[in-house]
Amino acid sequence: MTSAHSDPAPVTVRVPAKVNLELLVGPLRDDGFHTLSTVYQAVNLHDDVTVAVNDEWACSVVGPYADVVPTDSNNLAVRAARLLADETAIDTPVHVTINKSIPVAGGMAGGSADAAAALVACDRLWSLGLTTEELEEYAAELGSDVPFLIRGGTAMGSGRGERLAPVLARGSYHWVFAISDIGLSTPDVYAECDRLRGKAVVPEPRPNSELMSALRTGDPHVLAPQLSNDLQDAAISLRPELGSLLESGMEFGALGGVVSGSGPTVAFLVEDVEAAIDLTVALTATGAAREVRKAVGPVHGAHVIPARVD
Ligand SMILES: C[C@@](CO)(OP(=O)(O)O)[C@H](O)COP(=O)(O)OP(=O)(O)OC[C@H]1O[C@@H](n2ccc(N)nc2=O)[C@H](O)[C@@H]1O
Ligand SMILES: Nc1ncnc2c1ncn2[C@@H]1O[C@H](COP(=O)(O)OP(=O)(O)O)[C@@H](O)[C@H]1O
Repeated sequence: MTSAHSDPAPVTVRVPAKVNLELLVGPLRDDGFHTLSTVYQAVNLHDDVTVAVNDEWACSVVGPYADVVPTDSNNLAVRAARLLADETAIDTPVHVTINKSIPVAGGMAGGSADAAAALVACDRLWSLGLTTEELEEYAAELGSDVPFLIRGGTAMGSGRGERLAPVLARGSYHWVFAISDIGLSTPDVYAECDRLRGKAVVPEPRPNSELMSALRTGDPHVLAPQLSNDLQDAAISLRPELGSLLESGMEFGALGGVVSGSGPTVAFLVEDVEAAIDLTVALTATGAAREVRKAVGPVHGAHVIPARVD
């Protein structure tokens, strides 16, 4: 990597993973997407994405998931940076480095998160001064989940998931994520959902007002029964072991459990940090998940962090 003296300093953006508290899947649209009504929550499992001026476009991935993430132009963060360069007539290639700790193909939107981070990072590196709304518009071109990873917090998604509205959520929620070895492909899970529905007429999804009320209480006991995911049956159909993993988590004291997005990660809501530690230990001992991780939500969306001094 070469860098002239006058190049701007590299920019690092921290970006969270997400869990869908509710994922209502409506009819299949003509463009191949399903109408959704979803409530996203950002949780503190993070990737860090650094962009640095470089002679050519490049990408490196480090961290425990590095082996299973593409570093070519299929990488969503690279696609995001290149899209922003094209749209704003920037001719300054960057090297994108992803420090990846969000599980890959786990239904936690890790690729979308990296795309969101790359947009925020390149906006700063290239001094574009774009508004959050402008960045979210570019984000929607990259994937349905990407705008939410810019915004963070707790928000409702409609359309194909890209149209965001704020949700009033009080308090902090403690989560335990049970992560499986081999990921599930998002299109495959939507297709399985369609297959299971057969010829049934699917109504337009409507947000559940009880979930909205529950989020205003800040009480995980009230929120837990409202967690729902229309893709859960499809994920369990493709991975039957997810059904027993959900049962185990509930037997070990979770207040609620749900497949995260298209899976196969299973998200358990627990009472507090002690309960999160207990459930993490119990689920780890079963060996039913490759990895079990605690997290808290909601947290901020993609944001610039100070440069590391190594
Ligand atoms: C299921 C969800 C729930 O939040 O998340 P993940 O589990 O992937 O993280 C999302 O809908 C995933 O969003 P994202 O990962 O951005 O998907 P996209 O790139 O937009 O779409 C990938 C593919 O998923 C299917 N898709 C996606 C969104 C949608 N509303 N309907 C769909 O049918 C389509 O087959 C599409 O070609
Ligand atoms: N930066 C990235 N991080 C993770 N996966 C990526 C990235 N760029 C492209 N991908 C591809 O996207 C697929 C879906 O990954 P991910 O976004 O982690 O899952 P999900 O859609 O289940 O939330 C991966 O299998 C991988 O091939």
